[in-house]
Amino acid sequence: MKRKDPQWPRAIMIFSRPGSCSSSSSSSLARTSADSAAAMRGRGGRGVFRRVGRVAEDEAVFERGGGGLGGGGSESRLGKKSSLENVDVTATKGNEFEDYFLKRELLMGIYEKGFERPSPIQEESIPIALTGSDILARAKNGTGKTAAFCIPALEKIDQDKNAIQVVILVPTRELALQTSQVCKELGKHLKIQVMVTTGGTSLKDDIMRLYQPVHLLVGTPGRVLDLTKKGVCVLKNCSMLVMDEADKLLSREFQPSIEQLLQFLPSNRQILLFSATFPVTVKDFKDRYLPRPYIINLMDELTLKGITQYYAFVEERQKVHCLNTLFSKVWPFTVASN
Ligand SMILES: Nc1ncnc2c1ncn2[C@@H]1O[C@H](COP(=O)(O)OP(=O)(O)OP(=O)(O)O)[C@@H](O)[C@H]1O
Repeated sequence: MKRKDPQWPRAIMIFSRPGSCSSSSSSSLARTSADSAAAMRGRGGRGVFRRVGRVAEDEAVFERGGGGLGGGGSESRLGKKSSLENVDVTATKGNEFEDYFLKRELLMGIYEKGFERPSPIQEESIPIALTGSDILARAKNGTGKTAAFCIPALEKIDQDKNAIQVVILVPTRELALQTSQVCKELGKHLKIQVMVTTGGTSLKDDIMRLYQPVHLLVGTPGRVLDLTKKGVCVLKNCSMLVMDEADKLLSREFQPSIEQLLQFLPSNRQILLFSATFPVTVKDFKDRYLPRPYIINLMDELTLKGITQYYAFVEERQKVHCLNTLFSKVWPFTVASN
């Protein structure tokens, strides 16, 4: 589904990799997955998309389809392709947040955040997560994954019970802060206590904080495990474990901590696994810990529709020259340089 529109491309990435340079940067320019950009802004929300997308090097087996809510990608559900080309966020089934019988306070938070209707990934995940099933979800970055797991997490927490009931694991401190912020905003009218804990910050402060009520813990695997092993973070009442950016969480760096952490959770815990890519490590983890997950796959390509990506492999020192050449030849576009 490549656009022929002469206005494209919209995004260019320049990678430098040892041993993969080419003598001519322009001739090494290649096209990656295609299509469109933009936003849920157009559908009423105040969504601002942060990332253009990622190039997966080790994309692996993902069994498409799955459970019964429509299974296929957004295009197949649309039947006819939207002329707006941003079906990643607009191709909904027409559900409303009210359809999920959420707490009134949670609905207020959702609407105050500017979300009018659930995005496709939210439509697929929220009702299933509310039933208690494990989920393995694949959707592009910027399509509303965060709210897709925060909303059911907030809904399921009993705020009168002083216990950690949900843990959201993420690979970085930045993402932990962003995610906890989303939880706090959506749960603004609830009395749910959200705590962030990540490596590189004071362990003592986190220990002190855990003496206060915490219902929802967002953190990086190593630190959460550390606190759990010390006995200050008690996970015996944690009935939901969310893993965002699961592809990164299941890298060699984090996987051992996650597997140890799972031992501290009750056996009937629910696992929600979200990722834009599904390398073999994710499949292995799924086979071992999520025997019969509900599978949601809303993507064939990594890039949001509307964005055309090109990439060029150049040596580090060629980057600026390459960028300069591209600036003078291609218009209009955005440049991301790694
Ligand atoms: N239902 C909705 N209606 C309008 N805007 C929304 C909705 N859901 C999410 N958004 C907004 O869309 C933007 C992207 O959402 P979000 O960051 O959750 O996507 P994501 O898939 O988690 O992306 P990433 O993986 O890059 O973090 C955010 O600004 C968010 O506030």
